[in-house]
Amino acid sequence: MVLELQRRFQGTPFSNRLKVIQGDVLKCDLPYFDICVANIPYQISSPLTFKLLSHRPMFRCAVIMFQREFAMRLVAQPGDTLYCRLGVNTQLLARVSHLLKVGKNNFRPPPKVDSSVVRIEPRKPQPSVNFKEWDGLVRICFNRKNKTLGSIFRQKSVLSILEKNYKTLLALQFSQKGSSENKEMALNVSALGDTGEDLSMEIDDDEMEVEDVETRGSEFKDKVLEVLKQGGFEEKRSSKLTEADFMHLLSLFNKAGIHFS
Ligand SMILES: C[S@@+](CC[C@H](N)C(=O)[O-])C[C@H]1O[C@@H](n2cnc3c(N)ncnc32)[C@H](O)[C@@H]1O
Repeated sequence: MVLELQRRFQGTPFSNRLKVIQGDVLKCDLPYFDICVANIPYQISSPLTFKLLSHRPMFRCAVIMFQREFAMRLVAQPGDTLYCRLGVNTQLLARVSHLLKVGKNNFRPPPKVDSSVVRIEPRKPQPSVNFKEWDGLVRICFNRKNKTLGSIFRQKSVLSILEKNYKTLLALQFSQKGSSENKEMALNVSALGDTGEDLSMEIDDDEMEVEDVETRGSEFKDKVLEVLKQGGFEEKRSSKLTEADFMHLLSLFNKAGIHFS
């Protein structure tokens, strides 16, 4: 591929404008770019997407071919079957649009999967949200995206993580008493690298019984459920929540001192 590119550009007016960087795109430092056009190996779709989105200065536009299902997840809207953590996180940072379908029969030999070309345009400015917090909430919500939030946040495992975070932060605040605590919430997009890794781990609610429901009453559980009630979220399901809903829910939790990272 590299040799072929060099051969094609050689002797043309563009030859001194071509610079080929040969290496693992996930490991190398990317230079400044404003446009990215790529036909990628599909197994690096998620880490590459978030590597591009964490690159600064932000690029203008990327046009990338993905496996069809990955592409449909990227662009899925609330209520769509493929609406998921990957789409919510990507759409938080970028406008994503499906450009065209590329059927497997366009290739020789035909691969097993169909493809789609997607346009990704980073939002400018980027949203002012702490990404670890955001992703922590979205990850919990989409682990059981068709369950109500009331039932998700009654799970022992979820409550135990949140209570641990809550106590750690309380202890930290106590030890830092007097120092001004209101730190800027920086967008930490690099934490997104693993966003796609558990795509296939979303649990099908209809097939799996949730066993770890916290049945005991506790002050902390009441606090969590009170936040859900306050925002009218208890009976809602992640599969239908918009970005604004997630933002609102996160701000209510944070106001109550409940954090996801
Ligand atoms: C789908 S092919 C596309 C080839 C060519 N760009 C084209 O459009 O015909 C993906 C290419 O990416 C290369 N590749 C695989 N993993 C890579 C990585 N981590 N970094 C850079 N290139 C990689 C593969 O060797 C393969 O040549």
